[in-house]
Amino acid sequence: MTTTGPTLADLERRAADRRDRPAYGHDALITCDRLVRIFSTDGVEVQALQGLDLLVREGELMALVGASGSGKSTLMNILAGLDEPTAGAAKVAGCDLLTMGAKERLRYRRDIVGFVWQQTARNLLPYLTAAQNVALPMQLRGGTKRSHKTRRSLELLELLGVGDCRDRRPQQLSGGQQQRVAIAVALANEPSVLLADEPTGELDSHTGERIFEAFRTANEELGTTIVIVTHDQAVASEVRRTVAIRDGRTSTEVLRRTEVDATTGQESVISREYAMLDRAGRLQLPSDYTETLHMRDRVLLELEEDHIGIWPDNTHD
Ligand SMILES: Nc1ncnc2c1ncn2[C@@H]1O[C@H](COP(=O)(O)OP(=O)(O)OP(=O)(O)O)[C@@H](O)[C@H]1O
Repeated sequence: MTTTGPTLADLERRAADRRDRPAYGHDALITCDRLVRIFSTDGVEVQALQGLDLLVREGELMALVGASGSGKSTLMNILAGLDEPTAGAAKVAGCDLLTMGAKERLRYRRDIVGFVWQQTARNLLPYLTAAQNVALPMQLRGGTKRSHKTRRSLELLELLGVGDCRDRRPQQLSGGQQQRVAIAVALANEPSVLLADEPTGELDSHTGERIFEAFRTANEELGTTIVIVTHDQAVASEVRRTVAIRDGRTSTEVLRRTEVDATTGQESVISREYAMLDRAGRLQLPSDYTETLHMRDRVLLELEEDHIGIWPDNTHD
């Protein structure tokens, strides 16, 4: 049997298609492209991020999940401008996180990103009231009238359901109230992106739900793009998109959408799991899938008309 390869015209067309294709992440607010972070301690290297790809669109509210040590905090620290990647590319709202100088980095941390930490006490200054804590980032930026700062602080506290806590210091607030004030602080300078690392980690599940509602309010009312790292299954299943990180790379992604039954009118949430195919064609299969089918080392592949079949390798030669 003779097979004919692609003609010169085919090759030229493919090359032109590749050239005309928009650049990776051209329409995303956050773009991580093959991001690498290597830590060296006492001559031992740890690859915390091993070529991580992630795109987040403007206006998204999404969650990042993953086992301990998978690289979530490393990624958040890079996106927050607190740490620098070893290689790859990372851009947030047009700012290049690899090439930023010290001055730009300061401006980035003050104006472009807001951050909420897990430790409630780390988010607020203990000797300032809730309203003063929220006004502080605006004071540090400067250029805003005192009356505007006061008004915005109170509006944010009201929006997040803690308007009545305005004159209290952090130790006079519950953990949940402190986190909602912390969200207001992070939103004070109208950041493009709000990053939160385990914001409900120190709270009980009911309080955690209310904190999540506060993030949702910020996302819907102010249009802020929000990325939340969480172990909390309830939070992870409340967002439309949950991205899993495994061994320093994004592995799978769950997308949820609401469907309305045409006859009964009943709403239900449909979730589907996706795997990430990187630009080299690499695909990471979920370990529970591969373990169930005893897949290891080598798998059998077949290209079908509309899908690719993957089977365990049963040849034993
Ligand atoms: N400053 C550092 N120096 C050396 N190694 C580090 C440093 N920070 C993180 N690591 C290592 O990088 C890997 C990823 O850590 P990271 O904190 O990002 O994981 P994580 O997914 O946030 O975990 P957790 O859920 O436990 O917070 C781990 O092996 C960790 O030990």
